[in-house]
Amino acid sequence: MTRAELIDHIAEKQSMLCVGLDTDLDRIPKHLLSEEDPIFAFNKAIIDATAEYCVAYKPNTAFYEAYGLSGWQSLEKTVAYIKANYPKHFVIADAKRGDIGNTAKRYAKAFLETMNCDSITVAPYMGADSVEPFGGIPGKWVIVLGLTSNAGAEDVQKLMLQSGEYVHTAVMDKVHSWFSDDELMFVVGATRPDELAKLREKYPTTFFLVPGVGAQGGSASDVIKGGMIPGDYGLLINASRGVIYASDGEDFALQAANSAKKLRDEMKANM
Ligand SMILES: O=c1ccn([C@@H]2O[C@H](COP(=O)(O)O)[C@@H](O)[C@H]2O)c(=O)[nH]1
Repeated sequence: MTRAELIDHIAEKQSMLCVGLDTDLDRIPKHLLSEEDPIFAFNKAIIDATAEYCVAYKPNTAFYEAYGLSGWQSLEKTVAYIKANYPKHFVIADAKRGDIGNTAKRYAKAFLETMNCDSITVAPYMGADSVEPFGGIPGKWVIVLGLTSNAGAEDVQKLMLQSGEYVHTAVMDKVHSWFSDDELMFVVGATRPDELAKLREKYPTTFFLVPGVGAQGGSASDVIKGGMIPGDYGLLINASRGVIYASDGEDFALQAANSAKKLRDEMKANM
């Protein structure tokens, strides 16, 4: 998907919402457990209910890999379902890969070609050869961890270098020099709105994928106030548990839609 197509979809929907498909058999409604593929049945219902309010889906691969072969098949079916039925929606494989170049090329093939996701999240700490293989693929994006939403971001990303610069901004500067804004996004946590606003000043034209709204306490309004790119939007704001587990009853899809609509309405009011 091109940057222009993504921006057009955000404008059309008046939404920057990315629904995170962190599907856990211990949390989905019990009545789905008798389905042949409960994970896919849950995802399909969530996707059909929320597509109207969001522009992206982000399956976190850990939730599928945890179930071995059947989990991987559920993930492939989910991505294929989105591509076939909602082709304007941007699909993020939240896989956080990062390895030597030879291996990185295989990860790129697995997620961007074989599975046909639009993008993959990548941890940049192994350097250029571990990240560059995800670039240069027409219509595909590499989403690199910038400043993450978790408390542990302080441990390494917020270390100060002797130059007076933080580790994460030194890393982001390097990554930014390797790719154009047509294929690079940074992950920046919604739990750090002030830092997100500073990063927007530093990278005024690069899309940010922003997790941490809802269950982790971040606010979509604060993210938009500090992070939106005028005209281009520049944000995909993710909510996973806060949308997909809005109810564990028979009404789970309806409640997920209500939760997604509420976030969309909040975004629309601030765009
Ligand atoms: O900094 C990061 C990077 C990735 N994530 C992922 O996003 C979702 C958030 O889920 P919620 O249920 O909305 O909290 C999840 O897949 C994380 O692994 C993140 O939270 N922070």
